[in-house]
Amino acid sequence: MAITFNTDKKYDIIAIGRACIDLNANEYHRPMEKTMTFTKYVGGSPANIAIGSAKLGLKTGFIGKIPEDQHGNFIKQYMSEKGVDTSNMVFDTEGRKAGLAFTEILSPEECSILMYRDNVADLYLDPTEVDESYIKQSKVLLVSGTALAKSPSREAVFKAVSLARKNDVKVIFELDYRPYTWKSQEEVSIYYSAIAEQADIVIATRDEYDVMENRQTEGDNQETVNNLFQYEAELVVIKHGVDGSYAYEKTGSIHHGKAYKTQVLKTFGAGDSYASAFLYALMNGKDIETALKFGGASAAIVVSKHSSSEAMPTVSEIEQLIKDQSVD
Ligand SMILES: Nc1ncnc2c1ncn2[C@@H]1O[C@H](COP(=O)(O)OP(=O)(O)O)[C@@H](O)[C@H]1O
Ligand SMILES: O=C(O)C[C@@H](O)[C@H](O)C(=O)COP(=O)(O)O
Repeated sequence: MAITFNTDKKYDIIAIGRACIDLNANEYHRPMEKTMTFTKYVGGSPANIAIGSAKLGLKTGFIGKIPEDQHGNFIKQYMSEKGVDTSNMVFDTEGRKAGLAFTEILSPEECSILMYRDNVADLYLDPTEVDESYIKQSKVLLVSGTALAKSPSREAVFKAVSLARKNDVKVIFELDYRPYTWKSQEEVSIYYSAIAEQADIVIATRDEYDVMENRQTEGDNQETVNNLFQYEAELVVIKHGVDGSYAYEKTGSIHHGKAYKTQVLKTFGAGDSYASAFLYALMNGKDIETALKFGGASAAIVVSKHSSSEAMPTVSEIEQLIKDQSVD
């Protein structure tokens, strides 16, 4: 089955959350201590998803707070050049900074991210900076879970979600769990659950659902989806890394999407590229099986490249990879 969206809207996706800086190690296969040079990219999961979606041709906008400095200017200019509407990205006037994510590429399987997110501008997005007249123009509001980590960004997201529901805008919740900034798993669980209960589509890894469910051991996919289907969700996506992903429909249908073979350079960027291509396919009326292929192929392309945002693929690159590996 395909998911339907309100067609009478100017934007396809408006994302809310952080737009930051990634500093990706230029020297591979060595620890951070021995990494001397980095390349700068725009980063932050929802910004990556917005950029990836815009590159695929979706009409995309962004709500977020960025620093009023050279990094903020870079972020805004880059996103705008990539086709993201930045009219609702506000500058922080209190001297707060951009979040930085330094990446360590130890091996294709072992990558980690060292985040610097103290006093970051994005977590100071205020509810008064969330504009109903903007949100109501979109088919989808894409919420990043990290924006729930602290007030006032947390309240800004709650406001955005309630405005989306009021104005027939589908809410897509990407759990995007980053331990940094949260006080405890209990706290994450409370706020993630509150937004997941209002979301039409929920996307996350199995590990992230375990955090949302406040579990210490791995939970069961069917139990997770049964719980979410008691609320607003019509589609729940559970990602399992190299084992691919599953999409569960409220109707009871279950679909599996495979991971594509690729020359892996680093593991990060998979989730964001997956989300942008999965959503692109859904919003273009493709069925869920096809959307899973788009997500998996897009992720395979990005993990073979150096960045997350700049490496986002085009539709024809994704279609080519799907075609090349269609018999496997
Ligand atoms: N090493 C890999 N090679 C190919 N595809 C991958 C790889 N890792 C992840 N993917 C693809 O990206 C999707 C999302 O990855 P996953 O690791 O589950 O999420 P996240 O990056 O959000 O933690 C997977 O379902 C899979 O299709
Ligand atoms: O989300 C961040 O703040 C860091 C990202 O920009 C970084 O590129 C990354 O970790 C992406 O990984 P993913 O969320 O697994 O796609």
